[in-house]
Parts: sequence; C-alpha cells; structure tokens
Amino acid sequence: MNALTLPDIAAQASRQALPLDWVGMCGIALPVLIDGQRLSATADAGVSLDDGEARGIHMSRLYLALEMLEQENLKPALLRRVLRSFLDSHEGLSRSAYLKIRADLLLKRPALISPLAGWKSYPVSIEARLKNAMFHVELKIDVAYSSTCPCSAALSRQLIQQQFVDDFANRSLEHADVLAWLGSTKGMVATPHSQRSTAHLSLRLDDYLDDLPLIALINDAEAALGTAVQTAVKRADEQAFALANGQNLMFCEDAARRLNLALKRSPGLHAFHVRVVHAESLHAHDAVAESRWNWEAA
Ligand SMILES: Nc1nc2c(ncn2[C@@H]2O[C@H](COP(=O)(O)OP(=O)(O)OP(=O)(O)O)[C@@H](O)[C@H]2O)c(=O)[nH]1
Repeated sequence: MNALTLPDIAAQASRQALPLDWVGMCGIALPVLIDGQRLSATADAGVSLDDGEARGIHMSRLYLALEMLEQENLKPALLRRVLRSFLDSHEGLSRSAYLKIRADLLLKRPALISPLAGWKSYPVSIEARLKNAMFHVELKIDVAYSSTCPCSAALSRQLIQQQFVDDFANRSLEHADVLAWLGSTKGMVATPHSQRSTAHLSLRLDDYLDDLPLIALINDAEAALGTAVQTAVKRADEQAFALANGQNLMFCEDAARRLNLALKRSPGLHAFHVRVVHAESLHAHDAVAESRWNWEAA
C-alpha cells in the first residue's frame, strides 16, 4: 500500500454538521528558547473547526508548525507566525488559532546580604490567539513570596508588652537589664505566623510589544511584594529576610492591592487578573484575594 491509498478520515464529511470552538492537541513536549534559555516546555495547539461539514482538522500540520519554535527566542512575532501557519494549513476549515506554552523559567537570584546566589523556578505560561486577524498574547506567571500576618504581629507585640510589664513591675529601668531582657526569650514571648504565599498573575500584553516581558514583570511583582522567597541563604541573609518580613506585614488583601498598583505601572500591559493565595499556617485553609484591571473573559 502506498501513501496515495491511505484513507484520509479527516477529509471526510462529518455525519453531524456542526462547527467546533477548539480542536487540537494538548501536552505536546517541546524545547523552547526564552531569553536565550533552553527550556523543556509543553504546548497546547489548536484551531477552531468552523466548517461544520468537515470531519476533522489536520493535527499533523499543527504539530509540524511547532518546529518553528525550536531555534528562535519566543517573541510575539514568532508566536504570530506559528498561528498564521496553523490557519494557512487549515484554509477553509478554521478562522481562529490558539497556542499555549508552559515552562518553568529559571532565574538566578542573589542573596540579600551575602555574595551568594541560587536558582529560582517560576512556572510561566504563554497563550497566543489569532482570530479574525486580531492577535493577542496573555502571560501567566506564579511568584512565590513570604507573608507575615499583621494581626498576629500586633497580638504578639501586645503579649511582649504584657511580659515587659510583668518582668519590670516595681523595678527601676536599667538600660543593661532591658537590653538583656530584649535578647532573652522573654523579650519575644510570642511570634507572628507567616506563610509561603503565591501570586498567580494573568497578564494581557499590549499588541505592539516586540518581546515577552516575563523577567521584567516578575521583578516588578517581587519588588511590590518585598519578601520574595530566597535561594542561597546564610545567617546574615536570614536576618535580613526576618527584617524585611517584619517591615512588610501583609494580609492577602494588602498583597493583592500592592500587585494591582505595581502592575498598572508596568509597561506593556493592558489588562490583568491577580490572585494571591496565602497558605495559612494559622488555618488549615488558604486566605485568597483577587484583583482585576480591564479584565473580562477573553
Ligand atoms: N482530526 C483528528 N486526527 C486525529 C485524532 N486522533 C488522532 N488523529 C490522527 O492524526 C493524524 C494526522 O492527521 P492529518 O494531519 O490529517 O494527517 P495526514 O492526512 O497524513 O496529513 P495531511 O496530508 O497534511 O492532511 C492522523 O493519522 C489522525 O488519525 C483526532 O481525534 N482527530
């Protein structure tokens, strides 16, 4: 049997004539280049099947178009070319094309004080759509940070004050005694709880952008939060982190508001949705806050 005789089921007429919103493949393994970094990624690639009479799309054509992503840095223009190729190879069948790429971006992060540095992984996804000649790119980025509860800090301070009253009642205050007391466990009878937290950022990019501003957006988000989780840590770094947390107490509402304000100042965005999740150590459930700007369902 040669190729000419192979049955082509996709080209048959559909028994139920009905257009479909999305048809394609999910979870395709793919190497991609982001800012020169070779990353292991997975891709979802699809098109609409607007011709309801056609039995199926041609999956191999989408799959093969993804080869364009192997050698070039991921940029909006490249994503657009891939989507254009999806549509060109489905002329008469499809009017919209979709590509989602997921990867873990690795960034080397310096310690707060010591000259050390270590790698941090940021789950990112890049979603591109081409529909009626309109091209859109949306980024999703997860940023991990530490949050210390302001309520718990205030309650702890009150207990420390109470301890001070108990320990120094009817005593004259000597500087050396107070200093020694502050350095003892009695000087901190209670500690506020803090938690590892995650900001899930969904970001719609302006159409004119030449590059994907992943690193700039991560940096903006971490600067706004103030207490990004660390990589290599010596004691001096841990002490600086403790100070940063103490100066940066936050409820999930505070984190969501800070991110909202920071992302509005970030260039290249025209809409975003922020969801912060504080994996509480006080509770067995999470504290969550969301904030949107110019965001409605795509
Ligand atoms: N449309 C469709 N194809 C599927 C599905 N599952 C597996 N495939 C297979 O995907 C393979 C590639 O499809 P096509 O791109 O149409 O392959 P082809 O006909 O050899 O390629 P062209 O000549 O370019 O059309 C076929 O062998 C299909 O059977 C499915 O659910 N839908």
